[in-house]
Amino acid sequence: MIIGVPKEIKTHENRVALLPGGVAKLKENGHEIIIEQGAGVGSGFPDAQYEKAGATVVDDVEQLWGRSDMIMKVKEPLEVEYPRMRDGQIIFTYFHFAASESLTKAVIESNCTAIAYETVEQSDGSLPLLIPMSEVAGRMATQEGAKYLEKPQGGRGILLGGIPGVKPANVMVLGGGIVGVNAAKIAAGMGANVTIMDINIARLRQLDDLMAHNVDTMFSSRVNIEQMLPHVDMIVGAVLKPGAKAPHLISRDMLASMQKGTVLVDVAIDQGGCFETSTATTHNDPVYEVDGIVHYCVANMPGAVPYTSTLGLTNVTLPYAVDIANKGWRKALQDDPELKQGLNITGGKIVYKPVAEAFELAYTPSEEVL
Ligand SMILES: NC(=O)C1=CN([C@@H]2O[C@H](COP(=O)(O)OP(=O)(O)OC[C@H]3O[C@@H](n4cnc5c(N)ncnc54)[C@H](O)[C@@H]3O)[C@@H](O)[C@H]2O)C=CC1
Ligand SMILES: CC(=O)C(=O)O
Ligand SMILES: [Mg+2]
Repeated sequence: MIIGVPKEIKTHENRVALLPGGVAKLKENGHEIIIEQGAGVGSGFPDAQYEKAGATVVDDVEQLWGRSDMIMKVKEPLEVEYPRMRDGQIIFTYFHFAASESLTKAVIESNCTAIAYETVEQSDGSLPLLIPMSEVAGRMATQEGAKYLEKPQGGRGILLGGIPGVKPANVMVLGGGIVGVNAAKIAAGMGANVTIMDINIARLRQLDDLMAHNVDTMFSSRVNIEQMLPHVDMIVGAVLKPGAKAPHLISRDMLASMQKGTVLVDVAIDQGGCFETSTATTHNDPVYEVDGIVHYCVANMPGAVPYTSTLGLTNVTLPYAVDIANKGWRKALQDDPELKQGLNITGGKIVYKPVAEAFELAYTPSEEVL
């Protein structure tokens, strides 16, 4: 099949969906690869390396979308890309549909087949195509949060680790999954007092055993969150119910009980955000303030560290891409229950329940389209 890789167009999104090594692998399997000029440059891979691996580099993005049987991307299609998606085309990328009704409707209307990285799911419930980016975003969350806690950046002016004789900062992490654990690890390493909150007691039990002495666990409930709010300096939002809109764990009225200059880093913003006052921001203008509380809500955090993120992402996406290209999407999904979980929309039908529920749209079980 013909596989097209456009350059990412989201603000400061420097990742690319395929490496020159991936091009070589797909070529070996008999496929043709078209890549947009400059697509890999931001991640350190110039066009010449793609050409050497056997890709055709083009500057006409409309032609690339028009000719490709499968589009491989990193971030969800943006509005200018909506008219490029077409009937019968496979699009393999992060979609985060529950955060955007307009994208959901555009994909339905296009009749394309949307296989979402973020909902590919293994039998133990883990999300293999989300994990590496959650590792990046979790680690970055603390780094960014620490920066915006600085007074000139609008924060409280507190050093995460404190110093001898002065107490460290208190960090609350909502959701003890991949993002949460990675955020907590870095915060604990910097010397902060960390509390991880989750609704999964088994997970909290595991974290209690594994994490450093300055990390506590607590059951996530409204009462427990409210009790903590006056004492925290930074909160990382890291909850997820796969494919669904994130629950709002902190409402606007709850901001009043927090200290001015507290920093909220809403990593879950790609699924709509877990604070009521969160609105997606970009790396150009990452923070804003509501009632004296600093909000950092960048929906493509890993895009800022593309040297790490592109390698981490393509390590895991390539084997699935090869499978889809070799077998066609239907057979690849029929053969692989993990990949089947990635199918969100095809032929105008939503086949992933949490997406249909997010917008009260009709749901068709994926078995009916496979
Ligand atoms: N903004 C960005 O650039 C990026 C955002 N993300 C997003 O970060 C979010 C978290 O991802 P992962 O850590 O990989 O998910 P995960 O599935 O590993 O962890 C989510 C955790 O949230 C917990 N949870 C669910 N409801 C909860 C509640 N009410 N209170 C407390 N905990 C609750 C779950 O039990 C689970 O342990 C996702 O929305 C993901 O898409 C991931 C990477 C980059
Ligand atoms: C998962 C996600 O939103 C990202 O890597 O940008
Ligand atoms: Mg401990």
